[in-house]
Amino acid sequence: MDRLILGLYILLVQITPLIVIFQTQENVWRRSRDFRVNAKNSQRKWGIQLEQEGDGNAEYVPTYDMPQIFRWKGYWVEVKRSRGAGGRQSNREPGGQASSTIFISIYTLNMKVLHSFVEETRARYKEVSKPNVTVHMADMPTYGPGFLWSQTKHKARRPLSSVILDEGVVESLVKDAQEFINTEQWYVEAGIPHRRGYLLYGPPGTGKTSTIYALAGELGFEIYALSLSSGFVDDSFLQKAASSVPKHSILLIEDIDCAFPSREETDELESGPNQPYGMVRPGLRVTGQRSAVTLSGLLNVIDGVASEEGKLFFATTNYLDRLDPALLRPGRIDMKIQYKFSTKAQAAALFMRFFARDAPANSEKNGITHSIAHLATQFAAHIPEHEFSTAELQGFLLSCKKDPLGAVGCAEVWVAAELRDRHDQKVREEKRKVEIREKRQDRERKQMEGAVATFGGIVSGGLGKMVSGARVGGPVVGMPTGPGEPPGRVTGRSLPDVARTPPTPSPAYEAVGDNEQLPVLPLAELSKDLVALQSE
Ligand SMILES: Nc1ncnc2c1ncn2[C@@H]1O[C@H](COP(=O)(O)OP(=O)(O)OP(=O)(O)O)[C@@H](O)[C@H]1O
Repeated sequence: MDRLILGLYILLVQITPLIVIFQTQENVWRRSRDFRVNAKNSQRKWGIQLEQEGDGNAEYVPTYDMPQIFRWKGYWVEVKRSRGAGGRQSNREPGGQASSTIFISIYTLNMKVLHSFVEETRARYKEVSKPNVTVHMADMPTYGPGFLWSQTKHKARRPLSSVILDEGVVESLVKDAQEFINTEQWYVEAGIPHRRGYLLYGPPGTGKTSTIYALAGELGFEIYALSLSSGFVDDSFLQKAASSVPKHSILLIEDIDCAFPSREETDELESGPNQPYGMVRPGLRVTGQRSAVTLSGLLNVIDGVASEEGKLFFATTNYLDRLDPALLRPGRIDMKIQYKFSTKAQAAALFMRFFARDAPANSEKNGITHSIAHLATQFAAHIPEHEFSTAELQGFLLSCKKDPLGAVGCAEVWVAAELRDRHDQKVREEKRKVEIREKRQDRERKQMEGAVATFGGIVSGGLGKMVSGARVGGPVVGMPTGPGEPPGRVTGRSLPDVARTPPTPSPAYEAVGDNEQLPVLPLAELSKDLVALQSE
């Protein structure tokens, strides 16, 4: 009998979960005789669960290298899991488990049997995954084929209706994406690269990521997400990660602005890692590092991703104006969606989402009956337009999730307290900015003085007439430096003298106001003077 052996080395990332789910459904693990016992890992959805006493903190997982043999449609199938892939023992597979290669052997002369086995495992995997959205994340610096996406999470699929945006926004996005997917042939025939890029921008907590997750659930796509604010993501990592994303998936690049830090951010990072009041502001990297991804690296990846068929590219940012226009041109970003702080209508819709589901249609207190819809309107009346993110409102509603009347009753006080907090924070923020600016100016002034002192030293050494520490703009420009000193003579004062006596400002310095930038030293002028003096 022939034995077909397929080493699924290359397809490891995609296919391991398929086989594992298949084996779990077929109860193959139950027939295992060799186990590893681990402390329970909540991410693992397989292994043997013992229905007996104990706290369930141990899991029994079939060992590596011991074949699992079972019958499938009359064929004997042997599945063997080997630790590591191609000798890379240290890599991790999706879900944070140690990586492994799965070998499948089917005892048959017919290759199609193997194919239909793989297809069946795939179909079962899809079925099992339906209620979830699979999100692969590159949040660790791992390299090698298939291992860039170091974590896989299965998030409960989110209905589109649970994302509360202005009317028609979600619908138009879904329609656009679906049309794109269904018109691949049209793109090919028209000679246009089959590509679609979306940019979702706006303040934090307004629903950008939620929209992408909901869309992925609707399309049945998996998400491959990475953030440019991760310190280890550089051009090469980004390129490899993006090109390993399979067709019919979403590549999501979060915080895309992080490749282009603002001047203010640079100042903050230069002024030290301490954030006052223990706060970390969104969009700032606490590592104090600038993203290692360059604009050209990013553009190459977007163009590359786009040219590979059937993938959707999504980018999110809190700061649209930091992005380079090259990034935003059509063909790279085809659709931009702005997210804003919540409107009253959104606040009311969120209230309904919280309370209309499991609360009775009416909520009774003090003998007064209120319809939930009416309460939602009352709640929204307390919420100022475009002040709070939906996430903030959600946070407040969570604090009274079983009490719609309480939510309405406390909303006004909550809003007032939040606005007061914000005002205080703004004042502190302004103060901090002033301090940062002053520090920078101080630093620049010191640098300038240092440069001037050094130059003065060099000058004096060259002439043999000036002592170290003589100041440009004082004695050198030919002004009388003391009683009895004729103008046009270079005199030197010792450093302590200089320290005690402020230098006489030259006209160049006098022209500079306190807050203005110091001028570039008139070096050309100065050297002319010096040459003239030397030849005297
Ligand atoms: N428009 C919205 N509709 C429904 N829920 C929302 C909305 N906006 C935010 N939320 C809720 O707030 C939380 C954060 O939302 P989400 O991560 O989508 O925001 P974001 O805009 O992507 O934020 P960030 O820019 O910080 O990544 C989620 O729990 C989500 O359910």
